[in-house]
Amino acid sequence: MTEQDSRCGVVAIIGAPNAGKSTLVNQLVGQKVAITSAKAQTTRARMLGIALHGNTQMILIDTPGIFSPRRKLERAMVSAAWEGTQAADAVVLLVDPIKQRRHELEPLVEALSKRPERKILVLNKVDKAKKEPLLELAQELGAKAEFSQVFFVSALTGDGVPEMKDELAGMMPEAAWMYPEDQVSDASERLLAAEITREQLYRQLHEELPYDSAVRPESYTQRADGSVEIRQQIVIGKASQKPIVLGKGGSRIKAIGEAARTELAEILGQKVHLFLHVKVSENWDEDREIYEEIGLDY
Ligand SMILES: Nc1nc2c(ncn2[C@@H]2O[C@H](COP(=O)(O)OP(=O)(O)OP(=O)(O)O)[C@@H](O)[C@H]2O)c(=O)[nH]1
Repeated sequence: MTEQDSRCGVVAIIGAPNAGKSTLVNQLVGQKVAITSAKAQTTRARMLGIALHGNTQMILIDTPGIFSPRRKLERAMVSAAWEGTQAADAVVLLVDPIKQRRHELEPLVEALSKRPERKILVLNKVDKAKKEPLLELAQELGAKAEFSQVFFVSALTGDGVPEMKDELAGMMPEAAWMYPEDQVSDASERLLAAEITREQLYRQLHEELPYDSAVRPESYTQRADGSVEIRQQIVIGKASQKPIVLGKGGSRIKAIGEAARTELAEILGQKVHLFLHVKVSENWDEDREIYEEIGLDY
């Protein structure tokens, strides 16, 4: 496609943890690229999805949560999130109208109102939200920052998403595509693989899993027989947490690895050999190397 008849640009999606950013990115791309989980703050790395719409390519930046940073890890997430909006051709402010506390939203909308990028306001989870408070919230936020459009969507069911995608595509500048058509995600496969294991950790350990855990990609090797060998390290903060992750006779980690392997094989379309091991590393969230591996600036 030539530059004359194609469009290409960057869309930054910002919003509170659990607003539904990952779910929305998956809808826009049409394939699972970002990990959804009911637990807040799961998107640590900045995952990139690529959505296509006619002759338009949209590079989606799925930014980590940018609310009330307390620890170093959270502060790094905030700066990554704002950095993400700098090169954007459009900014989507995604709001969960049911759970979002308004006083937390105000500083963000204020910061946004000072930014030059074109913005759209997207109120998510309309499948669950009541209509009246929804309209009220849209009006209230619209008065605080200039949004070129407001959309009411359900990222879960896809309701309202095509209209929103249409509008976003129109906001992209005329330019040649940055990525080949078949490349739906720029997130490296090894990072995606680590995210999938981390999602299984959350799913299978629920409340037992401490927040200060991470999955580090160690190696990703294509084997001659067409399969892929993936090695990952599960990093935890305290030795006392190790038996929780391992389970009785190693049963828990085996189940986590099995579920992650099955999902990965499906996404990658090839046979996967997944090797997990647990490493105890106190204060890992102050460790520069781990930040770089999971895609954040230290
Ligand atoms: N009912 C309903 N639930 C939704 C909708 N969109 C997302 N969710 C749910 O909200 C939760 C959070 O969604 P995510 O997509 O993981 O949210 P996120 O904003 O990426 O969260 P972080 O990774 O913490 O930044 C998940 O349980 C989703 O299934 C929606 O439109 N309707």
